[in-house]
Amino acid sequence: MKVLVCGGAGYIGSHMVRHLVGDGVSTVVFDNLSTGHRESVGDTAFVRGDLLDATQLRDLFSQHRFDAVMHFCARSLVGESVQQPYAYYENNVAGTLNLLQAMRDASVGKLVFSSTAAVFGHPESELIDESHPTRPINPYGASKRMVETILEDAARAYGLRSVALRYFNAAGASPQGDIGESHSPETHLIPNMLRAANGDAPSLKVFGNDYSTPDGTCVRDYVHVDDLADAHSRALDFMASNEGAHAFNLGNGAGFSVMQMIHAAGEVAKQPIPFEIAPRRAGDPDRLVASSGKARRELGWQPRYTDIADIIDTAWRWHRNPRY
Ligand SMILES: NC(=O)c1ccc[n+]([C@@H]2O[C@H](COP(=O)([O-])OP(=O)(O)OC[C@H]3O[C@@H](n4cnc5c(N)ncnc54)[C@H](O)[C@@H]3O)[C@@H](O)[C@H]2O)c1
Ligand SMILES: O=c1ccn([C@@H]2O[C@H](COP(=O)(O)OP(=O)(O)O[C@H]3O[C@H](CO)[C@H](O)[C@H](O)[C@H]3O)[C@@H](O)[C@H]2O)c(=O)[nH]1
Repeated sequence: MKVLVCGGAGYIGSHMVRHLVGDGVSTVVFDNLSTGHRESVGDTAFVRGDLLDATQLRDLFSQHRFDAVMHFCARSLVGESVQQPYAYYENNVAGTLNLLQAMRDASVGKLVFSSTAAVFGHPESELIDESHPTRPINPYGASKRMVETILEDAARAYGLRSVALRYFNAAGASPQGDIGESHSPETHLIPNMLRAANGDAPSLKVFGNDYSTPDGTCVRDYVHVDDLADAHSRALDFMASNEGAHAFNLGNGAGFSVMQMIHAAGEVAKQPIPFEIAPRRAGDPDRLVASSGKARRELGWQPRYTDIADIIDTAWRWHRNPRY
C-alpha cells in the first residue's frame, strides 16, 4: 500500500503521516510549505510542490504508483476567505481539480478529502449530522462544498471512490510532544490560549460574549488530531469495499464554550489564562457540534480522546517546547 499525502507537512497532515508510517504504509508527502513545516515529517519521503502546478503533479504520479491519495491542502482562514475569495477558490477548488485530473490520468481511484463543518453554514439543530443542509456562509466553506460536489460527479462519471471527512475543530497534538500546531498568524483558540499561558502571546482575546449560548461565548466541538488520523485510515479501508462519494461528520459530539475552554486550559497549564473580552469575529456561528453517529456506524470510528483536559494536555506538551 502506497499513499500520497498532499498537505502532509501541515498540522493535521503531519499527524496523519506519523499514523501511516506507524502502520507500515509507504507514504509520500507533497506540500508547498506555504503553511506547513518540513521538520514535521522527519525522514518521510517529501516532495516540495504545488497543486496549482499540473506539470509537477504529472511528474509525481509518473514516479510513484499510488494506491490512494489523502488531500489536506487548503487555504483555511474563514475571515481571509471573505477578503480574498479568488485565492481560496483557486487553491482549494482549482488545485483540487488538478490533483483529481492527475489521479485520473494515472488511474488512481481512491481519495480521502479534508472537508469541514464550515460546509453547513448556520446550524439549524443542536447536533449536526450528515442530513443537515449544506449552505456555507463564506468562500472557505463554499470552496470545500464545491469539492464535495465535484467528488460526487467524479464518482458517477469516472468511478472515483472518495470519502469527505468534515472535521469540526481539530485539536491537540501527538502526545510525544514533538509535532504540533504551528501557524503564523495563529487564529485557533487552543494554541492562542496556550501561547498566552506561556507568555509567548499577549492575553487571549475572547471574540464576543453576547452569543445565544449559556455563558455568551461560542460553543465548539474539539476533536483530537490522532482521532482524525484514525478516521482517515478507516476511510481507506471503507473505500476498499464501497464505491461512490461519501461524507462523514467528525467530532466528539460535546460542545465547549470559549470560557469553558479557558477554564480547562488554566487547569492543564496550572496557571490562569489571561484574557480580555473583544468584539465578535465575523462569520463565527454560536454553536457547532457534530453528530458523528454515521462515522461510528459505518467506519467503526470511536474517538479515543473524549476528555477535553486530555486533548488540551497534548497541545500543552507541544506548546511548552515547540520545535518549529
Ligand atoms: N484545523 C482545523 O480545525 C480544520 C477543521 C476543518 C477542516 N480542516 C481542513 O483540514 C486540512 C488541514 O488543515 P490544517 O489545520 O492542518 O492546515 P495547515 O495549513 O496546517 O495544512 C495545510 C497544508 O497544505 C499545504 N498546502 C496548502 N496549499 C497547497 C498547495 N496548493 N500545494 C501544496 N501544498 C499546499 C500547506 O503548506 C500545509 O502544509 C485543510 O484542508 C483544512 O481546510 C481543518
Ligand atoms: O484567539 C481566539 C481564537 C478563537 N476564539 C474563538 O474560539 C472559537 C474557536 O475558534 P477557532 O478559530 O479555534 O476555530 P473555528 O471554529 O473558527 O474554525 C474551525 O472550524 C471551521 C469550521 O466552522 C473551519 O473548518 C476552520 O478551519 C476550523 O479551524 C470561536 O468561537 C472563536 O471566536 C477566540 O475567542 N479567540
